[in-house]
Amino acid sequence: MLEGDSGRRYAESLMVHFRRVERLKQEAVQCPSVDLNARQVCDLELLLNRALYPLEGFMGRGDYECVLDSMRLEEGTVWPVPICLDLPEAVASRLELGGLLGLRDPEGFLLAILQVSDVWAPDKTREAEAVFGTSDPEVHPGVRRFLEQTHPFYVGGRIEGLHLPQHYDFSQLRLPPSETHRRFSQNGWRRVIGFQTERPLHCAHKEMIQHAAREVGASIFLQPVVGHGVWGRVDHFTRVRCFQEFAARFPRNMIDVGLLPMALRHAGPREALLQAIVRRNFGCTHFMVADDQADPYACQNGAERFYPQYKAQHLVQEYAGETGIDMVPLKHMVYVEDKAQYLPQDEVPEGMRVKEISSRELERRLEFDLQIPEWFSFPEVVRELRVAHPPRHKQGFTVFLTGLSGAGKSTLAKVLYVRFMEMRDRPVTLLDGDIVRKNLSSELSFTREHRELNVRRIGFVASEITKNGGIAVCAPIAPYEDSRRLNRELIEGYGGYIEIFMATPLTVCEQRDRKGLYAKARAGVVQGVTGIDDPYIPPSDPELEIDTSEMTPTEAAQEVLLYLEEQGYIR
Ligand SMILES: Nc1ncnc2c1ncn2[C@@H]1O[C@H](COP(=O)(O)OS(=O)(=O)O)[C@@H](OP(=O)(O)O)[C@H]1O
Ligand SMILES: Nc1ncnc2c1ncn2[C@@H]1O[C@H](COP(=O)(O)OP(=O)(O)O)[C@@H](O)[C@H]1O
Repeated sequence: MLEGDSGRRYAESLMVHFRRVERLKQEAVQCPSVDLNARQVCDLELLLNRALYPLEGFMGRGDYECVLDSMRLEEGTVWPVPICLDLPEAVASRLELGGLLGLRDPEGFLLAILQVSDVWAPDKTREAEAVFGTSDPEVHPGVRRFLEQTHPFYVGGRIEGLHLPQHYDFSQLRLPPSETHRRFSQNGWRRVIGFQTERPLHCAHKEMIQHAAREVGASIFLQPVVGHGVWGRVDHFTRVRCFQEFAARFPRNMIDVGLLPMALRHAGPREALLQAIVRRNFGCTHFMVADDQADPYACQNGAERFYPQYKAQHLVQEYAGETGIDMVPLKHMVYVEDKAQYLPQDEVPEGMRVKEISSRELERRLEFDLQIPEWFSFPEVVRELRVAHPPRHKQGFTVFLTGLSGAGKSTLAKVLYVRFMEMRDRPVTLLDGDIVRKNLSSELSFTREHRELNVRRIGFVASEITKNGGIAVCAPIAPYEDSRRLNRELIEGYGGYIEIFMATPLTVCEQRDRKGLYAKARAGVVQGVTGIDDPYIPPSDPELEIDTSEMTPTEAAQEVLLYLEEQGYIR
């Protein structure tokens, strides 16, 4: 670490001098390179700007093993979470120890050069057990993402930075550690308390943060995470605008806001400790920690947490002497109606009435255009949320019909299309299985891989339509749960997603046999027909289930419309 201008200590970035940039660029021509994904770019940026000090590159195998076993780097420094670069076998097999690897952004722009010190195939189950406390993807969504989305090989080595990742959004809030150190010193902030958040903040948070800051006599560095893995329905731009409005509610010179491009893992206590170390590197002296910090279920009201309550706080506290940053516990605040003020939950006088609005209830009020009281949030924050989160009847949505050939998908989709067009309030697009197969997916066959790809393509188009406030009516067979789940996850981020299982039995579909497909399958002329010699996995939790054996298309459409009306999507 280097000495800053007023006694604060910070490390110099890993960016090289511009003359060396040219040399490295020339060397990169000869060496293999890899286009990083969004998660990896986040890690790289924090390595380059030294938010992950003392790391000087992606971890090698020695550090990796030590971190898993004892939460320390080989040389002894406390470090809770591996920071490794994962690669597919095709790239890993081309690397030589001591050789160079170019690290590019997703568009191929060269950001850094890594000198390869280690390449290995990690035991991901062991890593998940050590870092997350489980390797079961069913009980921990962070583990699921880790197991599904990390490549099988790791490469470690020191890095030299040529260019920092480009951010065109909110550039005035992109503060690297060198800049926060400078600002804190300039403002005369001896004590700075860091606060990490992913979600928009309201009145209770202001009270909570102010309460914590007062306890230690510190100024506040509000550092929302805007990197990879942020969950929730509020889009990036709205969230940041909400944070700006929120910060404007504090006394001047008491708060500063900076965005942190960090890849979230939701690894509970270990991740909380990493967050604390990062804040130390930004110049904070204290860090606020919730009793469920970095828990994968932390933001879900009512959901049971994965990690034991307070474990994150205890771990950050336990290592405070070594990390050099103190833990300040966050107190849950509630609005005490009889006093017209917020109090920590455990300090509410007996018998007093308290009020709270859960995040699910807030979402419901936004969805249905209902009142949000001023004791709960600031009008400026609510205004931002309402712009981004129009009531359901103004949102886009996708109706996704899935079922066997002949189940009635296309017919129902056509009736719905007409009904929505008659309403004339949103643009409507019909993505029928046959039409998509002719245009978007003309080169695809009916293998599992191609069917999944076809369904994902439909999901992507539907998500764009939904994002822009339109109605997408999709009608593919979509026989597999995986692609349907991924579509749901994607589209629910933008608006409504209504999955309708067309549960018409095979016998009825076969009798209808509009296209003669079943006859051909039975005669052995065509192979791999869904329902005959190819699987159809029924949805496990569809919004609606419709069996068209004993109802007309108009009646089926009416069922869907009644559901949409009840849910507030149409009126
Ligand atoms: N082997 C096989 N299995 C199933 N279906 C077949 C097959 N070969 C051709 N067809 C015709 O293609 C239509 C289904 O295409 P989809 O794109 O909806 O299928 S999938 O979602 O990709 O599984 C489907 O149309 P619908 O009857 O409208 O469902 C079939 O007529
Ligand atoms: N309630 C209903 N909804 C949809 N289709 C029905 C219904 N009742 C009978 N049908 C008939 O069933 C057939 C379904 O064919 P289609 O809509 O092309 O199915 P898919 O798109 O699922 O292959 C059509 O001939 C349609 O007229």
